[in-house]
Amino acid sequence: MATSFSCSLQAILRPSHQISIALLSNPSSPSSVGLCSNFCPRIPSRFKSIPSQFSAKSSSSLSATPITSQIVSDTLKEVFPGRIGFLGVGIMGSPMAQNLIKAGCDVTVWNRTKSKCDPLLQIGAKYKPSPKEVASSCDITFSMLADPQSAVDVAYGENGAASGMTTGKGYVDVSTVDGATSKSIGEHIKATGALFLEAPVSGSKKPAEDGQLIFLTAGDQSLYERVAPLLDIMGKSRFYLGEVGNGAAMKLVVNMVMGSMMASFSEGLLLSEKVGLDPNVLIEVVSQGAIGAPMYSTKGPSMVKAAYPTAFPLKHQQKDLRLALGLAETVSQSTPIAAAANELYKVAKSLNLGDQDFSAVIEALKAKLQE
Ligand SMILES: NC(=O)C1=CN([C@@H]2O[C@H](COP(=O)(O)OP(=O)(O)OC[C@H]3O[C@@H](n4cnc5c(N)ncnc54)[C@H](OP(=O)(O)O)[C@@H]3O)[C@@H](O)[C@H]2O)C=CC1
Ligand SMILES: O=CCCC(=O)O
Repeated sequence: MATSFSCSLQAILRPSHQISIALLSNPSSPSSVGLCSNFCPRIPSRFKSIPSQFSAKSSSSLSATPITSQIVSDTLKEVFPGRIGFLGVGIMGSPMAQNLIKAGCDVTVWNRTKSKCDPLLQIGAKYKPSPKEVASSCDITFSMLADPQSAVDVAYGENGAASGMTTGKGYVDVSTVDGATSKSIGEHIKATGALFLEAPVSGSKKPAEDGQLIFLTAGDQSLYERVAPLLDIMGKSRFYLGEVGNGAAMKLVVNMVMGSMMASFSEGLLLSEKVGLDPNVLIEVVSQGAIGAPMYSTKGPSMVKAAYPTAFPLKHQQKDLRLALGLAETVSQSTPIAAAANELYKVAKSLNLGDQDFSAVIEALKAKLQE
């Protein structure tokens, strides 16, 4: 399977990308591990080079489009002939599954709150009433759950995916969890004879809609190669990082930095206002300098208006800081800045801001100023 897939994938890549993929598919090559661990640059699949009206990246709306054209379906079936399951269609899971459907994949969905599946069913997804039934009817099952507990429940709780897995199938968990949780899920999946890949994503709601996520994968390398065309539909790049736990760790470090950046930015916005500056000008100055980051220019203007439309729920950012602090604890590393940021997000959660965007952490600072 992996060999025939590799041939198909090589056939659809530009010449400049062929060498790294060829090495990926040859584990005996001394350079293969080094290259696999490296950033795999944007690898356009044939889906990305087809005319824009058929492109999975052409629309972020959840309406049906001509994307299910026979041309696209036939192309996709060459590189991924299987059935795909998707468990958890919240803010991230829904657009990710949507992009797979739009690219012509055969997708079966499940969500704890069934009504969230409806828009996907309208554009061609199938539905099964439990993770077990999704896993048993699909070749590859993705899961995108809120936190470690829900990821475990869905993977190997009652009627969980593991009870529907068998040899030849694959389970790809794209939720943000800690390494220990991911390893435990991996062990339960592998005990069924199936393969496991952790693949948390960097990038939020809009990149998920636009198929521009960054996958941080680790685990079974043959499964990584098998699902690569699917990751390329949902994302702009992918990293293979080796053993299960490394993808989770990379994701937690990134989100630890992000959570601290947002807390610090919030302090700056409030301070600028207090000393009589226009915070909108601060955002402009920041965006032009060395510390400019898309996060500041996209979220800053609405933060000034005290509006926090949810892309990344604050409760998940606090969960990630908590898990990152746990990760640091395992290697006795001091992380005082992340610890302080975590406290601020906890205050924000206690102010009932957990379901708002994580930029609402600025409200916790405002509350502190009033104290
Ligand atoms: N939003 C973002 O910008 C990003 C989020 N992430 C990570 O992706 C994951 C999902 O995030 P996001 O989509 O934003 O979150 P949502 O809160 O929108 O979705 C969470 C999903 O988990 C399900 N769920 C929660 N608890 C349980 C449970 N006990 N049993 C079964 N299912 C459950 C929800 O089901 P239900 O609909 O029934 O509540 C929903 O499908 C999180 O780990 C998050 O940290 C990663 C990158 C970016
Ligand atoms: O986990 C959420 C990450 C959000 C982002 O990368 O913008």
